[in-house]
Amino acid sequence: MSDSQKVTAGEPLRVALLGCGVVGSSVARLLTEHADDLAARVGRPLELVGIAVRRAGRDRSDLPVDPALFTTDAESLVTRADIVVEVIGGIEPARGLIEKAMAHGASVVSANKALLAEAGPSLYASAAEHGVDLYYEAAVAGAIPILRPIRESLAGDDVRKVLGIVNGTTNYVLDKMDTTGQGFAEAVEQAQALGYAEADPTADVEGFDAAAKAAILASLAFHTRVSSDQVYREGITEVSAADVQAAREMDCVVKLLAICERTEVADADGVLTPGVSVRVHPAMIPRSHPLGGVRDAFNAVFVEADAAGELMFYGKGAGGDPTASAVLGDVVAVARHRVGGGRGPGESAYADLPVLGMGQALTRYHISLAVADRPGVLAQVATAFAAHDVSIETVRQKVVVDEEGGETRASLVVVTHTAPDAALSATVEALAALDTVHEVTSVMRVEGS
Ligand SMILES: NC(=O)c1ccc[n+]([C@@H]2O[C@H](COP(=O)([O-])OP(=O)(O)OC[C@H]3O[C@@H](n4cnc5c(N)ncnc54)[C@H](O)[C@@H]3O)[C@@H](O)[C@H]2O)c1
Ligand SMILES: N[C@@H](CCO)C(=O)O
Ligand code: NA
Repeated sequence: MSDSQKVTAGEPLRVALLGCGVVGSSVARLLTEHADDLAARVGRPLELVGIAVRRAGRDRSDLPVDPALFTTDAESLVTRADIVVEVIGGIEPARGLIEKAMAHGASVVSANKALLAEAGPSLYASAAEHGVDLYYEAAVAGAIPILRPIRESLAGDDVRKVLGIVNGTTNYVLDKMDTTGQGFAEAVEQAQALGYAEADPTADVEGFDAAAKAAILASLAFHTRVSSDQVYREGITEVSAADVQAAREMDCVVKLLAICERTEVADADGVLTPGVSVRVHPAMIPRSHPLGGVRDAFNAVFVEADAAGELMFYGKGAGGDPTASAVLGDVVAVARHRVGGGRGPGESAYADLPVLGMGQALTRYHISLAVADRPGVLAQVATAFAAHDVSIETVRQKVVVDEEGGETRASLVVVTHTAPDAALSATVEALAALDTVHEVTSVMRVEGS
């Protein structure tokens, strides 16, 4: 432990807050309002020594903090704290400030998924080098305790799979599409009007936010390193009312899922190599699945572990106070480590597993086709699946839907068994090219059954 980390008995622990937006202002208020309880839990008072803001002079009189604490000089603030809370967001200057704080002996609490998913390993290495903690429970699924359970409570078990609804905005949009029959654009407009979706909802609807969270979850769950650029990502912009209707007919819902899976891939000689599949995409899941009932903007993470079996974590993934709850939990944890001496449990990456490409992920597809209703069509469709070594689980031919140019059309719904995603997508291409397939009306991966 360096000199700067030694805390004299009875002295308050100095807390610096970087950023005073949605999360930062809740952290400042709760730290102040709950100061006595927090001191009792830590064994030492927590003293807010400064709040770094971008613009000085803004009216922040609603916050119960001394106005003299606000500063635009974050660089110097981080050098005079025992604990630095980073809730600025983005890569820079957050990264540089965290590095500087740790170099000066401060432990860091961050809610910044984008930064941790991009630069986690170098930050964890710095934390270890300087003998400090870097905790970030708020970065994934906001208030829901999920990173600590994976990192600590499940450290004796083997996590096989993590399935998460980790973006509230997209869950809200998909839920509205399900309950009202609205299309994507209409549901997003409503989410924006209600303040769930940002004016520019790209990070949410294109799955970037969920991909960052998936990278963090996979790294902790499988003791390996996964960065956001290794996560396969599809957002929800292409999810149509027809897809949602197709899911309804299967008693399923469409959810944007972050899927982290330990898997094995065979090489040309059939030798199996362990790896991880980490992906974000819309998928159908049964309404009866624990994730199927996650409504509105709620988040949930479903974990499958060898010994524990199935676990479900549910709650609010966003919002000032819920996110501040997770931040303050981390503040108390790192403060306790300070008081007790030493650092808390951190990440391990010993498993060093390769991240598999999406084509190697084992998935199942639900495919709806509008086909000509005449002899041999079903056989043609079945042949396209067989040619790609994809096994069909169920086929449903539904009522005749249309008549055009004297030809009757039928709607065919095929659900496959598990196959490599590359084989499934090639099958869809082959189906689309058949003369007898008028339209591929919906293609959706299936999870959770
Ligand atoms: N809002 C949520 O519900 C939520 C949930 C989980 C995690 N997070 C994460 O928490 C972090 C903060 O999110 P937020 O919603 O509070 O964002 P926000 O935009 O409301 O707040 C960020 C604040 O940081 C300030 N800032 C920017 N650069 C600064 C600098 N150089 N020095 C000092 N202040 C600076 C901005 O002016 C702004 O007030 C992000 O990493 C975000 O991903 C947010
Ligand atoms: N934009 C995120 C906020 C929390 O990361 C969401 O919609 O869930
Ligand atoms: Na969390």
